[in-house]
Amino acid sequence: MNPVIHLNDVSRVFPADPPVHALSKIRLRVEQGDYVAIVGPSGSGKSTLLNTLGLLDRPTAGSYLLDGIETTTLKDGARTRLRGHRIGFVYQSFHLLDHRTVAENVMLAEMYGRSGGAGGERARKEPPGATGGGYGRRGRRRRAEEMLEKVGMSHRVDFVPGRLSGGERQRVAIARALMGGPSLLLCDEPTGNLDSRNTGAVLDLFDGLRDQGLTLLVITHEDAVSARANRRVRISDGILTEG
Ligand SMILES: Nc1ncnc2c1ncn2[C@@H]1O[C@H](COP(=O)(O)OP(=O)(O)OP(=O)(O)O)[C@@H](O)[C@H]1O
Repeated sequence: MNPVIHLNDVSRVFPADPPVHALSKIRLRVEQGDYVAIVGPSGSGKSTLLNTLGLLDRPTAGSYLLDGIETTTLKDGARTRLRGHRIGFVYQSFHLLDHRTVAENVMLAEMYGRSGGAGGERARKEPPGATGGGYGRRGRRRRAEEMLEKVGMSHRVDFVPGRLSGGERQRVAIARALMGGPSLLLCDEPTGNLDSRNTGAVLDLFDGLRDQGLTLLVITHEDAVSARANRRVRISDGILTEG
């Protein structure tokens, strides 16, 4: 079976004077069901790596195979479709719409390229339905309810986010990220706004998703989060090391 992620000598240089080598010849293989914690100091390249893996940014050199598909040579439309079908995003600050119910927020995943919300500038600018959602409104509602059940939020479908705890909001954001049926969940400090009890609930949920075959990559500076991962990679000045 193909690895979910296969990076071979991936580099990302931002044009500046002098140029910024945000990622330098990264090699990484991630198998289905892996839970990889990404740690590293501020400015070390973690977000650049996550944006690259999420097809929100392109490497300047190297190869990135996602589920066996070479992504670096794909046109924008094909990358958007691939992202919509295979990748979910979870962020520290939930990105839920205050005036929409929980169910509506989850249903809105498709409006954001089925990528789980505000997945970067390019994802946000895509027109609704750009990824060929394929569900009617009733179907989307049913699917949203299924995803909310998965994350233990069935009892809150008609609440607005303002009435939920932080941990509940993050579980709703995770349900939204699952709408497109991704194989890979990319998370940027997913427990950064949560207390230890809510952090535990989100980590239990991650364990359950992993048991169902989902692959998780999580940027975190919290030991409680990286301790639950089966692999830990560290980035320092754009260079990745494992262990
Ligand atoms: N668009 C850009 N143009 C130029 N330099 C950039 C750009 N984006 C990021 N960088 C630089 O690339 C390096 C890596 O940035 P990145 O955001 O990936 O770090 P990070 O590890 O996620 O940091 P933090 O933990 O503070 O969020 C930094 O030195 C940053 O200043």
